[in-house]
Amino acid sequence: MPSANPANSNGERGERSLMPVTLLSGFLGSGKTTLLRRILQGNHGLKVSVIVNDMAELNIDAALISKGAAGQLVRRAESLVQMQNGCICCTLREDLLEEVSKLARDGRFDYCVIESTGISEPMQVAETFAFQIPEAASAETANVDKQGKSVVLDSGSAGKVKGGKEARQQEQKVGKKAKAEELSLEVDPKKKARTSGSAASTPAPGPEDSKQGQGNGNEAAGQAEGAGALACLPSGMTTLMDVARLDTCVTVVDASRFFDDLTSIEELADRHPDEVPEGDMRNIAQLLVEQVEFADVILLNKADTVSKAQLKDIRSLLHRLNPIASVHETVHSQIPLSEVLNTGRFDMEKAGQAPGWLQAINTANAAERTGQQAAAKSESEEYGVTSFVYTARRPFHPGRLYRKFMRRFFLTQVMPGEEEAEDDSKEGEESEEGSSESTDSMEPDAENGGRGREEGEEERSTGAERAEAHCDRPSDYQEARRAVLAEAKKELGSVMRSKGFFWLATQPNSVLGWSSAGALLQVTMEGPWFACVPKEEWPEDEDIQARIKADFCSDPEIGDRRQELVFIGQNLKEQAIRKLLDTCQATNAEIAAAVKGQLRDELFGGSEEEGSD
Ligand SMILES: Nc1nc2c(ncn2[C@@H]2O[C@H](COP(=O)(O)OP(=O)(O)OP(=O)(O)O)[C@@H](O)[C@H]2O)c(=O)[nH]1
Repeated sequence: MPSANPANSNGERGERSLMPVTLLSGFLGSGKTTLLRRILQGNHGLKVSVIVNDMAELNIDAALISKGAAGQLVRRAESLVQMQNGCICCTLREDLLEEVSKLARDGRFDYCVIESTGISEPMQVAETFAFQIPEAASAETANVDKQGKSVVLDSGSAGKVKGGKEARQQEQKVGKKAKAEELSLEVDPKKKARTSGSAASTPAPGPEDSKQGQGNGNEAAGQAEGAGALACLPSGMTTLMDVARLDTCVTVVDASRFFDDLTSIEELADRHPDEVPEGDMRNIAQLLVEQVEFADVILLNKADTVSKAQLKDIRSLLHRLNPIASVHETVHSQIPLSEVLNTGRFDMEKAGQAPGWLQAINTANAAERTGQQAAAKSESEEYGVTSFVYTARRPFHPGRLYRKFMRRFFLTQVMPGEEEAEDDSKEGEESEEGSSESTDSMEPDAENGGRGREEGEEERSTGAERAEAHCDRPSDYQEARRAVLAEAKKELGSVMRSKGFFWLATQPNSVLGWSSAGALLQVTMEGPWFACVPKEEWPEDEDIQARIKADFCSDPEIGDRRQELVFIGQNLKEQAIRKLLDTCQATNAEIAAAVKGQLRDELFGGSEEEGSD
């Protein structure tokens, strides 16, 4: 076991004095507590402090903690600090700001391990470490959400506490109205991943990106509201990184549940009604993918519960989802502790670049520019797990994209509510070419799919939605899921993950986000294309400007507008997917109709808001 506080790549701020931290993430029952027990009882010579959500579950007798590991257990319910004002989308872990800084300053511990609840996103923890809170900020303005129960620290602040998806929905509204300079903040590496992580791929930052409002002169407005959290940090300290460093993000994956979870259409709240905050509409599949994509180390645990062939399949997919992470097959989380403690593996910059979809885009773009051939067959390809990038410089026709492609998934749009299109017949009148194909064959066969949502929710499902009324029992869920997956598999292969952004004829100014995990596809309205942003409002950084320019094509009318979608999956029918998407491209007549506002938008409803071309 290496000594604590090794020098690593996290910066030059004298890490030796910083308390290293390992974060354990993973679904409920995946094996996190089992690993934690190993750490506490391990013979590694470190004094480890542990922050857990539920001490009872640890079920460990203090006497069993090895002498060398003698440490402290801290039970602390996860609580969120919701940033208000210019950075409302930031949600920090207030409990960690407080506990980690306390433990680090205490000085008695060599190491800290945080066991997150199964519904946590590791990225939130990393952001909590990185977040810079201005000293001058008042401690009066943060609201805190403790496990979804709103606790308003500031009696004068009327801001409603929102968590998870609800906060993200609000981001969408804000994002749409955000000014270009707000959208073009150069921020932490995660933002780079979303906006400029690709050396060649730089869609104008959307609301998700404004979430990362850290790291430059524009940050103060967004951060001032984190001041409530600052109250728990000592004077002069403005970030957790002053006293601690995130060393390793470990995600424990339950092999026996992996494919079921990845293809689940359940929301977290369906499975864990008591633990998920009200209004949190995240779903199982997306959280699983996020936990995998953000990890430095993945434990493919419960390896004893699946066959060798299944293990290889999962391992291959994990590798595609996150090529940077080290993956270990484990039984009862048995792993040399040096693989999870003091590894020095976490690096904010690298974490932002880790997702396989992002690497696929980078590789494809680099290959296109340099004319290089694709790399040799990787190990995962041998197990049928592949990825490819679809690109195009012509907008999609919303109706065709929806009917021909998106309805292979359970589709969710995140945007302010609007009327749902009802009459598909108009389509035929508008379309000059693509409409000649029979739409019948493109209807989802799984008509019992989809599920009802609460009235007034901004998120709406449209994929396979027609049988919502029949879908109120779990057995129907399973039936619906099976049917949709089977149909999609027949047409597309097993698309396990897809991600990127797209361009619709009816939304010429907006970067539209695309993210699927298993059977669920979510589309979001992000910020403007840079083609719509005056040059003087572009980020000042020359590297970023160069990347933006590289995304422009020779046609100034198009600018950086494009389709850029990564597909990751097993036995993918790449040619079929490409062909299907090609047929979704709008014809010249349809583009002209869209410009006149005569093309109905089944996806985002109506024409764009003010400022449209
Ligand atoms: N068969 C098998 N069972 C395992 C393995 N690892 C853990 N378990 C069992 O799975 C159950 C859940 O393990 P935990 O370590 O409590 O999982 P957790 O991730 O901490 O779960 P939460 O605390 O609920 O989030 C326990 O009964 C473990 O004994 C494994 O590799 N194989």
